[in-house]
Amino acid sequence: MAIRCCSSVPGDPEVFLPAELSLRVLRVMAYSLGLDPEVFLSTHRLIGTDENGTTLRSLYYPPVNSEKAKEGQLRCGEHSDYGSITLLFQSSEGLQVRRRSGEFIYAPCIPGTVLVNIAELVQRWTSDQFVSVLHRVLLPPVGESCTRQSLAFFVQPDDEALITCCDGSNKYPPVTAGAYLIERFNDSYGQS
Ligand SMILES: O=C(O)CCC(=O)C(=O)O
Ligand SMILES: [Fe+2]
Repeated sequence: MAIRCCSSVPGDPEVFLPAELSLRVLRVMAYSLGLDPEVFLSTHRLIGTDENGTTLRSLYYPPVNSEKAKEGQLRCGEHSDYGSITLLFQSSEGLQVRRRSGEFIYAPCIPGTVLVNIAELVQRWTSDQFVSVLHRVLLPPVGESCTRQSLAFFVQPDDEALITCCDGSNKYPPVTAGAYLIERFNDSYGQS
């Protein structure tokens, strides 16, 4: 999903800080499922404090000669994000997302827009009504050694928020957002 991001004119009422924008997106997502529009917001009250794991990450990919790259080399390997949603601000193409059919397609880089990725906790929360998207970043095409700069705003529910399937099912066992984040970091970085 791409959201138009307006020019950064100070005082422009259409300009949102990432935290505000993410709350608006979460509200629309709840609404689209016929849920109370505030259902996700009540668990994202502590963004910006140390009781919430939301982070902004700057990712700079240096120039690379794709002809000299190893077989299968990527800029960022296939994965899904852990939290609720990710707002991705990107400078150029390169991001691919996996469709439900399994095929990877390029996500267009539309100037002035923000790309929104669904992450794993929203998938658990909505019992798979929203599915977290597998994505990866490819090397530039041969002959274009361009750099890539992206800014990822990983939105995370408050650490103590208990994520239970909102349809009342037990498709995924309840887990707190903080515990889930630690579990997924440990899976990824191999610590016990
Ligand atoms: O650099 C990008 O565009 C995507 C990075 C990403 O998916 C991540 O850091 O989780
Ligand atoms: Fe990601």
